[in-house]
Amino acid sequence: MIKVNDLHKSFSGEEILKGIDTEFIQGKTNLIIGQSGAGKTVFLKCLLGLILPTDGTIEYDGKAYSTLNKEQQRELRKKMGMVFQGSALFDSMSVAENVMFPLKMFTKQRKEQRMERVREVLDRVDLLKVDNKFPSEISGGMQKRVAIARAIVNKPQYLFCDEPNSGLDPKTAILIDNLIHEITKENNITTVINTHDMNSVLEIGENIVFLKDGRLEWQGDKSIIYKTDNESLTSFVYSSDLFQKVRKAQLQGL
Ligand SMILES: Nc1ncnc2c1ncn2[C@@H]1O[C@H](COP(=O)(O)OP(=O)(O)OP(=O)(O)O)[C@@H](O)[C@H]1O
Repeated sequence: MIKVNDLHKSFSGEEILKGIDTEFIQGKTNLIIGQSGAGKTVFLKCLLGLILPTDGTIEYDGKAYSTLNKEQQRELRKKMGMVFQGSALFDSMSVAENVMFPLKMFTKQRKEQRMERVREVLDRVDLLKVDNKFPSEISGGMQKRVAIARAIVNKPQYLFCDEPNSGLDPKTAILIDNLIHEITKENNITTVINTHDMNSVLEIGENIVFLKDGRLEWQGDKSIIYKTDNESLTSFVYSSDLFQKVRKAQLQGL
């Protein structure tokens, strides 16, 4: 679990995050949603320890990042996996080499051990057959699956995904969502996903954090998001026709 207490972040005196209190639950897909500029990426970067908050604390299973020394921060980072927007694979490395990269960086495992773990995760994301291919030789959906395999190869306790669906067709996007959801359950990971995708909200929104202008405006799961009368949230989600239809059907008990 990740607990966020009164989190503030300013850049050059401009406050972007304005006192966020929330929790991201272990074993669930936690989604951060909100309009462009609401502060989602800044929030995700704070959670990853890539930028330091101006004020407030972030606790990872009871340990506040700000109280950790450099070595403990490094240890914590080893427990984090990240799926970057656009996958961010190394073009000059094969699929298997991409997935092996964190093992080389963070572990002292022998080559055979690393190879075995790489094969295990590639099998999990159904990509064993393309292990020798390069990113340019596989589809965008496959590239995302490689990015997920790379993010989980080190058995992370926390998994962060920045717009994992961007650039994918709706069907592939749902497959990727479901894969992240399944992996979260199988490994009891605290997963936090920054997304614009309303389909993701409907599919895997187990704990949804809605940010507006750097503040937490609403929090709940997909089953109650339909019924909310929070105006900011409904005007945000109503931009999707599909979501409008689903909400209407839900409210009518269909
Ligand atoms: N390093 C920085 N220095 C100054 N301002 C920043 C920095 N990073 C982000 N901001 C500002 O913080 C605000 C929130 O940005 P952020 O990228 O978190 O929004 P977002 O909700 O992720 O938007 P989007 O959905 O478009 O990615 C923006 O006004 C942005 O210009």
